[in-house]
Formats: sequence, C-alpha cells, structure tokens
Amino acid sequence: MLRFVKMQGCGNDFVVVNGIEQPFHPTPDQIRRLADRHFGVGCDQVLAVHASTTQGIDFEYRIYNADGQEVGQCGNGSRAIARFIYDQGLSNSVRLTVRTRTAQLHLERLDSGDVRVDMGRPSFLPPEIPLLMAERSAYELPLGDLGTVQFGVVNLGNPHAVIVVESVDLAAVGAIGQALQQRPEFPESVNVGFLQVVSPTAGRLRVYERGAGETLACGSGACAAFAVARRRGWMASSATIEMPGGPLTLGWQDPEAGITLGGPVETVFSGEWHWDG
Ligand SMILES: N[C@@H](CCC[C@H](N)C(=O)O)C(=O)O
Repeated sequence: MLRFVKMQGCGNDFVVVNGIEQPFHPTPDQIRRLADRHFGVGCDQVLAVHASTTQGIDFEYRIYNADGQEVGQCGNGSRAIARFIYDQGLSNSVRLTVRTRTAQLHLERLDSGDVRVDMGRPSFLPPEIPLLMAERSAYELPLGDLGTVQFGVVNLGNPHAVIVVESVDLAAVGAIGQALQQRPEFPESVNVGFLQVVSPTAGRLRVYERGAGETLACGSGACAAFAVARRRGWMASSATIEMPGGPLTLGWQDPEAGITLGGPVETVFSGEWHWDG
C-alpha cells in the first residue's frame, strides 16, 4: 500500500509521495503503472520527498517521468513539493533548499501562499545540455518531411530545446517534439518547447516533454524558453508565459543569478495505491 497525494500546477500533474514516512524506491515499471491514466493514478511525473543527510539541504527531491525514468529537474514539481512539505507538517520554514539528482533549488513560500522557486543559472553550453554539436547562437537540424528546424538550447538541471514560432496554435508540437527527441545529437533526449513571443513581458508556450509527451505546463520549459528569449533580447527581466494549463511568472534580473519561477499549485486528492492490486 502506497500513500500518495495528487497535485497539479497549471495542469502539470503529479503523484507525490512522502518517502520519509514510508519506503519508496520504485522500479521504472512501478512508476509507469502509477502514472498510467487508465490502469493507475495518472500523472506527468511522480515526485518523492526524502530526508537529507547533507548540511544546508533540507530535503532530497526525486523526480520520475511517466515513462519510468528518473530525471534531475521539474520546476512545477518543486513548487508542488514545497506545498506538500508544508501540508504534511515536514517543515514550516518560509525558505527551503531541496536537492534533486542534478540540481539544488531554493524555494520560497510567498504571502499569497504560492511558492516561487529559484531554478539556478541556465547553461547554454552544448556539452552541458548535452548536445553533440559545436556551440553557436542558434542550431539547425533536418527532420525529414517536417523540414529543418532552428532552435536554441538550455540546461536547467535538465535538457531543453526551444523553437520560436509565429503561433503556438499552429505548431506541430507532437511530430517535431518526437523527431527532435530521437536525434542522436541529443544523447539524453530533450524537452522541446515551442515559444511564441507576444511582447517583451508576455509569451505563449507549449512543451513536448521528455518521458511524458505534451503536458499542460512545464516549469523548467518556461524558464528555458524565457532564457532563450531573454538572451536574444526579445524579453524583459520579468515576464508571464501562458501555457495551455495557465500562466507561469518568470524573473531573471541578473545573468549571474538564477531564474525564478512562480505560479499556482494545488492538492487535488489523496489516496492509497495497491502496488500489486
Ligand atoms: N514538468 C517539468 C519537467 C519534468 C521533467 C522533464 N520531462 C525531463 O525529462 O527533464 C517541469 O515543470 O519542469
């Protein structure tokens, strides 16, 4: 029996597990069954909070995509984890530091009750994405019948490619997303964002996530799109990015500082799942 809480942030939905009060070391197959929308609970990602033994780190935070793979970053998930930590009475500190497999995140509870996360500094360097191409300001790859796509790349603890489009409504998100993910130039696959810049403070974004397909929102994807747009001078230091599931707020005041991500997050229900039921 596994106790869990179902949460969502702008429709990016999670099964969240307290790995401190119950053992949780899932196999990829168990994650896939839990995340299945017909045979399981259903979610884009499974998240788990564990105790930390490292000074300066309040909690360890594990992230599993719906396909069963553990990954290193989930921006919306980190905001859900903070809310979960407060709701479960694990801490009431306004500021929390959590560590994932690849990133350290600083979370802050705002007066409104929302949680803002400092996602750290983005990296644009190909080896850090990882992307097996020489460094340049914009990249290009042929995708067969889909034509050639131009994109920027960012790592925020996980890999992102960002394609700037005229209209997100017309973008071939699934087809291009899948094709780019399969390119050998991305040895760890990639999350693919389609960004429409509306104004210096507003954008629209759809993301085809690695291990989950198109989601209603992607926090690290929003940060990645904002980072690419900001670097090219198209966006101001604060902006709102509208995703199919709702708006996320982004800030990046100083290139040496981290990108901040804010937005709503809520608990939907809690339950018990029968691993072998
Ligand atoms: N939804 C997430 C990102 C989850 C992980 C991603 N699919 C990956 O494989 O890196 C977010 O809000 O950042």
